[in-house]
Amino acid sequence: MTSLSLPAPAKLNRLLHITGRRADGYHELQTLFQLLDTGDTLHFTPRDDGRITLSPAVPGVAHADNLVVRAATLLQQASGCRRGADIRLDKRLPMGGGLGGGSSNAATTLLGLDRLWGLGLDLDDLAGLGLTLGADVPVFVRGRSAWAEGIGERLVPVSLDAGWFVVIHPGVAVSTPAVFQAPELTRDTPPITMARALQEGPIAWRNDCQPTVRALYPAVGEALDWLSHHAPSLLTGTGACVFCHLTQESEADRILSRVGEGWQAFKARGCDTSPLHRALGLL
Ligand SMILES: C[C@@](CO)(OP(=O)(O)O)[C@H](O)COP(=O)(O)OP(=O)(O)OC[C@H]1O[C@@H](n2ccc(N)nc2=O)[C@H](O)[C@@H]1O
Ligand SMILES: Nc1ncnc2c1ncn2[C@@H]1O[C@H](COP(=O)(O)OP(=O)(O)O)[C@@H](O)[C@H]1O
Repeated sequence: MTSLSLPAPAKLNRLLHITGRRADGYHELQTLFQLLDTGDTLHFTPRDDGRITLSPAVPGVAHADNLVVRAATLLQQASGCRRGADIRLDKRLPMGGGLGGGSSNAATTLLGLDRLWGLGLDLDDLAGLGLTLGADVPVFVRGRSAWAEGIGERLVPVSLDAGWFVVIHPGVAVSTPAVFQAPELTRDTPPITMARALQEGPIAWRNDCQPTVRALYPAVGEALDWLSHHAPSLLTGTGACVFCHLTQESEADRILSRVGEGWQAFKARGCDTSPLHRALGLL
């Protein structure tokens, strides 16, 4: 195989409950991951000398820290593969936005290089490797919108009402560790069943991080207030992005046309299966 171009889609957390805290400080979650048809694109070309190159560099992220490079190196180590790759990253997703861009880049790298190098690892192996890179990587490796528990690694595929989403980035960077360290964060939401969450539907869905992020980052609250005038809106992950769900693309276009300057906004379609897995013929 000479080269491969693959999507790295975004996700939204349509519900996020924090049900507890583990001994290692990580928080136990219940969340509904919604995959989107929009995201970054990665291009992989094999090398025989074992080197991993990445261009362009992601501003503010050192080469060795980039989740693309970490995923590629991890796959080399786990498989004993001596091949390398030149990787190009077309970045469209805002960083630290709660859209899982870095995690999705890592998952696309694991699946893309597994294919390019002819390793034949299965999704269980790759999801296990992915979890060591970040809590959000396994859902992108599995490639299905999903109900998730644990720190995001126990996944059950779900079919969500796809439709359209308007996503707004209010222009501030939210620190995930800072949100999880905030003393006032709700950490004791009683666990619910997946069946109950799905039965209650979007009207009941909320994000336990939202009050804390609103308090720490007023710009996020402003975006939520503005978008909520158009449709029920929520924070995704620990932010900074906020979103609303719409059935018609024309409604999304109408809202987008009113977004003021200073906010980055886009529309995307929800999907139950990842564009990555469709491109690889896996689902
Ligand atoms: C909470 C979510 C929901 O999707 O938020 P977003 O990052 O997408 O906004 C994710 O699970 C985040 O996953 P990810 O961004 O991969 O987090 P990691 O790099 O694993 O963790 C960053 C830091 O956040 C804290 N952390 C993260 C996840 C978790 N369940 N409990 C935590 O306490 C830990 O302090 C950890 O060191
Ligand atoms: N390839 C990458 N793309 C984006 N962020 C990356 C990447 N590699 C490492 N990172 C780091 O991961 C952090 C989280 O990024 P990202 O996954 O996009 O957001 P979030 O976790 O909020 O959904 C970034 O702030 C950045 O420091």
